[in-house]
Amino acid sequence: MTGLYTADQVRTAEEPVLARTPGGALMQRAATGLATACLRLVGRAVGVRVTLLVGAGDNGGDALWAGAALAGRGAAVTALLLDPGRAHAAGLAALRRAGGRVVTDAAAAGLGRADLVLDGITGIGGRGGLRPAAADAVARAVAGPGLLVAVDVPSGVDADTGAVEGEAFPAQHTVTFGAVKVGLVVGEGRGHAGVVHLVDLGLDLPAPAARQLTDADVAALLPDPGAGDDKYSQGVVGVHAGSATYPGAAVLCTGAALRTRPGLVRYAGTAADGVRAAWPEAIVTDGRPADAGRVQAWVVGPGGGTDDEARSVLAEVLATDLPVLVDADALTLVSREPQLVRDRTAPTVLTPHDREFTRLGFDLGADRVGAARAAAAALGATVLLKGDATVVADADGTVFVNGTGTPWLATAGTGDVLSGVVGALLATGLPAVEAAAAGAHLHGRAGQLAAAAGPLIASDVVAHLPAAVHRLTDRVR
Ligand SMILES: NC(=O)C1=CN([C@@H]2O[C@H](COP(=O)(O)OP(=O)(O)OC[C@H]3O[C@@H](n4cnc5c(N)ncnc54)[C@H](O)[C@@H]3O)[C@@H](O)[C@H]2O)[C@@H](O)CC1
Ligand SMILES: [K+]
Repeated sequence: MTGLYTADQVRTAEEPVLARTPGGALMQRAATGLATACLRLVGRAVGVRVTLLVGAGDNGGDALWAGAALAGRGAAVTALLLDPGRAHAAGLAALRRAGGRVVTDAAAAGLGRADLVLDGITGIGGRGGLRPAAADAVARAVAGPGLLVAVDVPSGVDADTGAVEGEAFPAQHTVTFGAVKVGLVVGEGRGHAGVVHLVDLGLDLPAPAARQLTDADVAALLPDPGAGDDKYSQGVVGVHAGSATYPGAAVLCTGAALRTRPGLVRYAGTAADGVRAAWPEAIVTDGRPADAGRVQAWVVGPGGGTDDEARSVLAEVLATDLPVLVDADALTLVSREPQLVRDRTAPTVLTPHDREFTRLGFDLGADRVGAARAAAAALGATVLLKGDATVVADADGTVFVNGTGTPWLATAGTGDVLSGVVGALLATGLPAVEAAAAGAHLHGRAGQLAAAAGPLIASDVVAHLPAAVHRLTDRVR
């Protein structure tokens, strides 16, 4: 599990270390870690051309000290001071001592031929997007050949939310200090941070603001069936989705549930013929959910319509004391009658995309973690807000940010697949927030495996779920 932290949490955790260590010691740890990471990334120091983009605060200090270390090992280092009067004095002196060049004109900073560019414009103290001089330097860096490495946080990215107002540094790698900041893995920040490397500063950190599951975490939540298990004991999931005219959502959702946890899937609805033809393993009825037989969790909504019949099915399922995943058309119905969810005591997972989220009546600004958390608290439910980095928030404030996936997953039907995956995990008895977060992780991994063969369609994601489970658990089933 990776803990994700806010800038304030990191600053608070730094205070006792700053108080008990000599001045500058923490920055030395940060800069040494940064220089080491850069050496690993470029492979050598001698003759490597490095440009430092240096802002007015300690983030620039980190870049200057790391630049001094690289210069000391034979790199040709140029520092571009964006706010010359306020550059970190000790770092600047160290760079000069090590033989680095210092310039104030972006055209003279060697960005057109740099091997490595370090972005030390702003870190956790940055506010708003890049200012014009910084934006000009960053544009030159992007146009040049150098590897783009952000120091602590890509400048212009809000460390807490991932929001980008205007422009930000599009890093290929981010070397971050003390703790991974929330803004590096969510929203626009995720795309700007590239690969995140953590330099341990030995901070005593509090409970994280949010979390990210690893493959090992998800494997631990998906135990192999034991010798005593039968088709019922692995969790039976019920699916109500699709329609006679549009059976696709039902087929994808049922297939995903089967491929995630192939104990037993019961389907109820008017797409029965289509589901029967695609998945002979499912137990199918064209009746109502109550006709389906016993299940441990329900998935309701994908392709199910929003008419009176769909509303009555949703109300029937939500009136049970079972975990329920509410998706797609059923979210539209909930937006009309949120008390259907609010009145429940059993777990409910809602899986909106952005438009469905706002339709539910919640503001969706650039702070996706905050928005999902607020919606979960208001509804007393688990909210899985889909996106490039899917956010899962529980009513108690627990948040997971998903780290897997591929842009290729932005295609029709993958949401139906996700619902089936999470539904299957809910039926195993996992707490709703864990089922949702693990399901998002697994769905993302299946998407990555499918995309390795080229552009994917939703059925490919279903087909790759067993391999994704196998990869996570590294065991043959
Ligand atoms: N506190 C510490 O002891 C440590 C801090 N470290 C580094 O220090 C950073 C935080 O340093 P600071 O608090 O000095 O803040 P930053 O260096 O992140 O930025 C603050 C400075 O940038 C200016 N600024 C804010 N927004 C700007 C924008 N959009 N464009 C241009 N300039 C802008 C501010 O006026 C201020 O002078 C961390 O991100 C990390 O890199 C590390 O060295 C580890 C130790
Ligand atoms: K930075």
